[in-house]
Amino acid sequence: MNARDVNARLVIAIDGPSGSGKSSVSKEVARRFGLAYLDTGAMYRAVTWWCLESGVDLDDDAAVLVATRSVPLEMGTDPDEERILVAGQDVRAAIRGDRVTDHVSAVSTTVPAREILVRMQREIIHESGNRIVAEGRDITTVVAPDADVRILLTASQAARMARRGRQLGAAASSNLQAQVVGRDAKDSTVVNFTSAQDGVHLLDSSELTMEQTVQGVIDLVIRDTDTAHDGAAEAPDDTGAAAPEEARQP
Ligand SMILES: Nc1ncnc2c1ncn2[C@@H]1O[C@H](COP(=O)(O)OP(=O)(O)O)[C@@H](O)[C@H]1O
Ligand SMILES: Nc1ccn([C@H]2C[C@H](O)[C@@H](COP(=O)(O)OP(=O)(O)O)O2)c(=O)n1
Repeated sequence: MNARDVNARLVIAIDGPSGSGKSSVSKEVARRFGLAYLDTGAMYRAVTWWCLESGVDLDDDAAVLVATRSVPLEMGTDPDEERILVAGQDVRAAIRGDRVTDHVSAVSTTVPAREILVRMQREIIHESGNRIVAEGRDITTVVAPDADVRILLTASQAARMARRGRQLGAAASSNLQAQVVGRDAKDSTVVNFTSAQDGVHLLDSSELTMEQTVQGVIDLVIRDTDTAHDGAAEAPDDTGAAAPEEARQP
């Protein structure tokens, strides 16, 4: 298989902790390879928003499960146009607010609710024709362990906190540490996104710029998919991204 074959399946799974760069890097990688993009964290956030809106007690696992089963969620997969509707309502801004961020782990640690969302995510991957970058916490291990390329994207706690602070700017909560480190600690009780499983590449972005991180992912995709090793691997399009040195060798 070759990453540039527009008809071939190419499922890229990226996991990692909060602020490691999953969403921004995955979106850009999807654009460059012409793939769909799935933000699974947004699905956990959308269900949390739905529970809060409908007065579901987030401590009641059975009620969270019922809400997850019936959530009228529409997830877009265009990396250039985020589309997240719940009951027809655009929830893109609401699901990033403190209220949802502070409660989302209640949904993500409800194991039966995870099973519903994992099933929905597998369907979305299938519907993309298996041409997608999917990112979250359990994509490499549970949702798509058969992905063509699996990456655990990490960064030091200091780098992640600094990035999130810069990203949120004036909107950053005084609670930032709890929202990043505390939430990861809660989520880690149900999924492992801190150590790379067999066959999963570890990419540490602490000292990398965004572009270097995107290029690091592209290099891994080319390495894992260019089975011919015929030296034909190049950047996926003409965005200026360089092919890896080893791929240019004759
Ligand atoms: N390698 C990087 N270097 C510097 N900033 C980065 C890097 N990767 C991501 N960022 C920035 O950090 C912030 C958080 O990234 P995001 O993609 O939302 O992380 P995640 O989805 O893992 O929580 C964004 O503002 C993003 O532009
Ligand atoms: N596949 C996934 C994706 C996200 N989650 C959980 C973990 C997070 O606390 C929430 C929100 O995920 P999101 O990726 O939006 O989180 P960030 O704020 O970017 O760190 O969902 C999960 O348990 N499994």
